Amino acid sequence: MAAFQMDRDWLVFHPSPSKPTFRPPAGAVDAHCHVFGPGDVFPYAPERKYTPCDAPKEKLWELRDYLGFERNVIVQATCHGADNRALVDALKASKGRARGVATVKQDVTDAELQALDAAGVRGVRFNFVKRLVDTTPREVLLSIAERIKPLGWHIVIYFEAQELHELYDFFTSLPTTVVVDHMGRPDVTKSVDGPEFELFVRLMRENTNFWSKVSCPERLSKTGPDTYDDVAPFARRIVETFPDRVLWGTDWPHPNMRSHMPDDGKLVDFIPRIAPTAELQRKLLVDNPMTLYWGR
Ligand SMILES: O=C(O)/C=C(\CC(=O)C(=O)O)C(=O)O
Repeated sequence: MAAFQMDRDWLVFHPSPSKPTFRPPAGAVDAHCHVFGPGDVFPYAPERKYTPCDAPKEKLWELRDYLGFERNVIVQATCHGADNRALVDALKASKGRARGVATVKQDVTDAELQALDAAGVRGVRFNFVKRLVDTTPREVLLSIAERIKPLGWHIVIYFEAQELHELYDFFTSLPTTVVVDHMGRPDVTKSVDGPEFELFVRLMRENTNFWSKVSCPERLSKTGPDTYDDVAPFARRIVETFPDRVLWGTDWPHPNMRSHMPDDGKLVDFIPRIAPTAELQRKLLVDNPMTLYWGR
């Protein structure tokens, strides 16, 4: 019997996504995706809040090739805690075609950070989503930030829009480039020009070290699946206003989706709706992620 059973209500990634009509430009990067396990080899963390289905690196490479991408940025998910072994294994197996974002604890050693860097890690993730993690004190996060700064790494932050007021000053005190997951998870039933999203736009406008992933329409949409009409104006506004500081990713294998499992081909077909010109598409999919993750 397998060492881990996925949660009973877990939705498994799409078994046969459609072939996208949109063809990503040469060298395109899927800059937000995960590998899970396999649990028998890389056990899930004892402190995890969910147990996923295995989503091993070989499946990720298959999807990358099928969708027309060349590279991946693999982001450590909370189900693996600060045990980055599955991530590092995937990075090493990728032959330079994947970079990583790790999770580390305060007691991480310099040698461990160096080893992560050598494997292709270029950032750490701080997660503020309460259903996913227990709270880490801010002084601990700041001490990690100071440790990773000399490596030239950045910090990826994941939070929900209603938390931004409270976290704003902490975020702007971070001493590195900061990448926001999924546009800070806006409530897309509110106006794209309303005060909530305006605060996020202000964060990006006034802090030029901030970048945003314009990913996850499937998580944010209330009208989905597949067309995600309600998310498009939010993502398009961010792409058009900050074309040099945006990234895009599939979020495969779509952990904790409850409403539906997205068709990854349809997610790729969403790209021209949020980045309507070839220039915006090239920045979003090639130039920006290459600068941030393959710049050295
Ligand atoms: O994959 C994502 O980006 C979103 C997640 C999972 C996650 O971030 C994690 O477990 O670390 C979510 O909203 O449940």
